[in-house]
Amino acid sequence: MSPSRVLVLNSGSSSVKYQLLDMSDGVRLAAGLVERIGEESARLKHAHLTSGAVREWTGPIADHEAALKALAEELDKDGFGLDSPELVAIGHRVVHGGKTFTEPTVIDEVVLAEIERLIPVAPLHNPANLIGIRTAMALRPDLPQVAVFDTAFHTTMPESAARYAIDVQVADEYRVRRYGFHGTSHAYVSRATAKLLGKAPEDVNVIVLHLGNGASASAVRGGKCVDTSMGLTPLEGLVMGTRSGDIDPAVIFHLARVGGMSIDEIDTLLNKKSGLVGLCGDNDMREIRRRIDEGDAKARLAFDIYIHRLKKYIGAYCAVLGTVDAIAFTAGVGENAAPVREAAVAGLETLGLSVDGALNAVRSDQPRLISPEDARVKVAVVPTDEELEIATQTYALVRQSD
Ligand SMILES: Nc1ncnc2c1ncn2[C@@H]1O[C@H](COP(=O)(O)OP(=O)(O)O)[C@@H](O)[C@H]1O
Ligand SMILES: CC(=O)OP(=O)(O)O
Ligand SMILES: [Mg+2]
Repeated sequence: MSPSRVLVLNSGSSSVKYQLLDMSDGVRLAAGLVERIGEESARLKHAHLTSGAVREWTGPIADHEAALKALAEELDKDGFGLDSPELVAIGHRVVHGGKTFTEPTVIDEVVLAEIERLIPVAPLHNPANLIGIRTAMALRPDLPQVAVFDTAFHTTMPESAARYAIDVQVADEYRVRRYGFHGTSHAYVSRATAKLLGKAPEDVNVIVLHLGNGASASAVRGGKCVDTSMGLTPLEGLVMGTRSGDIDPAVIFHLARVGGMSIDEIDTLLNKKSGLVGLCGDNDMREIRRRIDEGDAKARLAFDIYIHRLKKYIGAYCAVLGTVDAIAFTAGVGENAAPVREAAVAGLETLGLSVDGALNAVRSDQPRLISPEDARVKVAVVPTDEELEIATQTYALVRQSD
C-alpha cells in the first residue's frame, strides 16, 4: 500500500495542536497539544488513539521550536516518528493568507516569504505558524509541506462585504480589506450542517458561529462565504476570550490622545486584555458560568455583552442571506455551552429561531439539531474538525501532484 499518513500542525500563539491521520481509511492515529509555550509550566498531552494510551508532561518549553521537537519525540515513542516512510505530507494551519492564497498550497521559499509579509496583520498567529513550518521542514526536508489558510474560504466574499468604507486608494495601497478567519472551520461546519439537514451544500444557507477562544460568525450561501465577522485581522466582530471585537475606531484615537497610550499598548489592550477577560477577569466560559451561578455581577455583565453581540450578528446575517436554513454553533463554547446557545437565540422567534431546552441540554460529540421539530430555521450543534479538514485538503493536494 502506498503511504497515506498526514501530520497536521495547528500552531497558535502559545500552543501547538497536532494530529496524525491515516487518509486511506480516515483513522486518527495520534493527537496532542502543547500549551503554555514559553512558560516554566508548559504542558504536553499526547494520545495514542488506536490504543487509548495518554501521556502528559509538565515542564519548561522555551519556544515553538522546542514544542515541535517535543511533540516529534512523543510521536516517535509510539512508532510514528517524523522519519517514518508512511508519512506523505505535513499540513499546516496558516492563519493569514491575504488575497494571495485561495487554495491549499505546497510551501516553498516564495510562500514562506508571503506568510512572513503578512505578519503585521496576524501578529499573534503567523509568526507561530512560520516557526511550525520551518521546524517541520528542517526535520523532513524531503516531504511536501502544505499550508491551509484560515482566510481561503472567505475569498468568495463580494466586494460589498469585503471592503471597508475608507478611501479606496489608501485601502488598496495598504491592502486594507476584510479577509476573515477560521475559514477551515466555517467551510467544514457549513458542509457538515448541510449533511445533517440531508441536503447538498449548494442547496442551503447557513450561519456558522465559531465560538472558541477566538470567535467569528459567517454567512454561507450555497456553500460559499458571503460575509464574516473578522476583518483585516482576527480582532473585528464578536466578543472573544481576550479580544474586544467591534469597537468604534475612535476609541483608539481617544486612548492615544487623552490616555497617552502608545499604539503597541492599545494593540495589546484590544487583543489580549479585552473581551471576556477584560470585562470580568476570566476568558473561560465554564468559569464565567460558575461565577454567574454564584451571583457574580461582573461575570453576568460579561456574559450579557457577549450574547448581545452574538445576537446582533445572527440578525445581521439573517438579513444578509435573506433566507436561512440553519444556524450552527461550533468550537469550544459553541459545542459545549448550552446557556450561550439558549441565550443567543432567545427572543428571535420572529426570525424563525428557537431551541428546544431538552435537546439543547444533551451532551454529545455528534452533529445534532437542537431546535423544535417544526422549526422554520434549524439550530444545530456541529463539532468542528479543523485538523481533519486540513488533512483532507493536504492529502488531496499531494495526491493530485503525484
Ligand atoms: N464545557 C465547556 N463549557 C463551556 N465552555 C467551554 C467548555 N469547554 C470549553 N469551553 C470554552 O471553549 C474555549 C476554547 O475553545 P477552543 O475552540 O478550543 O478554542 P481555541 O481553538 O481558540 O483555543 C475555552 O476558553 C472555554 O471558554
Ligand atoms: C484566527 C483566530 O482567531 O484563531 P484562534 O481562534 O485559533 O485564535
Ligand atoms: Mg480554534
